[in-house]
Amino acid sequence: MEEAQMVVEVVKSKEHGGRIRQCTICNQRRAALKRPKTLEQICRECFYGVFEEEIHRVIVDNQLFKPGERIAIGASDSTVLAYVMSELNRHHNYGLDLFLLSVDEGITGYRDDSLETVKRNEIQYGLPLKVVSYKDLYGWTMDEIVKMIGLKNNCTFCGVFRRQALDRGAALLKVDKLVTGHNADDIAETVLLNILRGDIARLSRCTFITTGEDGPIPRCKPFKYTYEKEIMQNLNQQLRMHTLRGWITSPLNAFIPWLTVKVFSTINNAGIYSPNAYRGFAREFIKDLERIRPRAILDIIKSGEDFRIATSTKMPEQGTCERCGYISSQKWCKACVLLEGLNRGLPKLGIGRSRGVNGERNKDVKQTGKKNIESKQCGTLDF
Ligand SMILES: Nc1ncnc2c1ncn2[C@@H]1O[C@H](COP(=O)(O)OP(=O)(O)OP(=O)(O)O)[C@@H](O)[C@H]1O
Repeated sequence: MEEAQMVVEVVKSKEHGGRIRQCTICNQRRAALKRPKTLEQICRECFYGVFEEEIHRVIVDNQLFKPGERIAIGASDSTVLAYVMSELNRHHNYGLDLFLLSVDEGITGYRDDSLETVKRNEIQYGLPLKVVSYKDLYGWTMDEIVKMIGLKNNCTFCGVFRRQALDRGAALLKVDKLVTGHNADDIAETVLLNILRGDIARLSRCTFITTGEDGPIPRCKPFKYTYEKEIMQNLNQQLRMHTLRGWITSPLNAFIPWLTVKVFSTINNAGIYSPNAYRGFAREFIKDLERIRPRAILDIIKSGEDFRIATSTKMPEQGTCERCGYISSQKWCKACVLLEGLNRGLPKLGIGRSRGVNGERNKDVKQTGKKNIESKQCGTLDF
């Protein structure tokens, strides 16, 4: 709840002996909020300007796109990524063909609400929408999976299936790249988790702004340096605009389902169905650090970026799944192993240390007694 209440601290208009604080950017309007990232006190107009401008700079500096490319936007609960991508594409003439791509995990009362939002975005931003569902791709909804496996471990299914579903949807759309709304908080959290778990392979790649360049469809994260609190502030503004335009009857109508998901996932520490305590601790720790030092999130990302793997460390070799052809460092990809378990009524197959199709228990511990660096799962540690 704190995130929702403290989106961006509103600056009291009269401070220090009744003087009105001016926006430190335009020096004309009254400051209305304090940027979580820099603590600058600025007006709303300048906030929306710098918010988009910073993302534009990240896109340009990292050469994320080329004119003429087809780009799928991974669209889940929040509309900010779709909005920012379509605005920047228009304002800065990126020349991109944008599409919305949504994965329906089959979670009653959650995804059906957010799919409504995505369908609204299709109309508002004039972007074609493709929805792919777990049911169609795998024959199982998350509701059905949870019924079989329970609440424990289901984040493994959700994360692995979603990742592959996004790739499959992107392939159906024949796009060149997929963008996701992973933000600075997500990345800092993942850096920390990978350090805590000693997952060198993932640690080395989790800060990349583009991943999967050697695979079928590269993924980019234009919000890599954007704070979650600022994304939420932007979402608030969009909902106000949508209400003014009559697209929704009240910001609350759209905000409440989204907030419910956020609160639910905060309680569950990672996702609506996922009691992933480890990620929750990392999240809380980062929030504490941010309170003391607002730049902490960016500093953790920087540490992850500067991390170098010793050349003597053995890294997993990427191949393809013998069953479905998806990228995999094992005989079968994780999704096929999990699916095999579900279909055989052995849902724990492929989870943790149970013996899987790939003989994972054997491979978990090498002859040296050291853990295989690819073997540990904790929700989504890859982007
Ligand atoms: N069901 C989905 N369909 C399409 N894209 C998804 C889906 N779930 C996640 N993504 C993509 O992955 C990104 C990060 O997902 P994550 O679950 O961490 O956050 P989220 O709370 O669902 O996302 P957001 O609040 O940005 O919408 C999302 O911003 C989105 O781009």
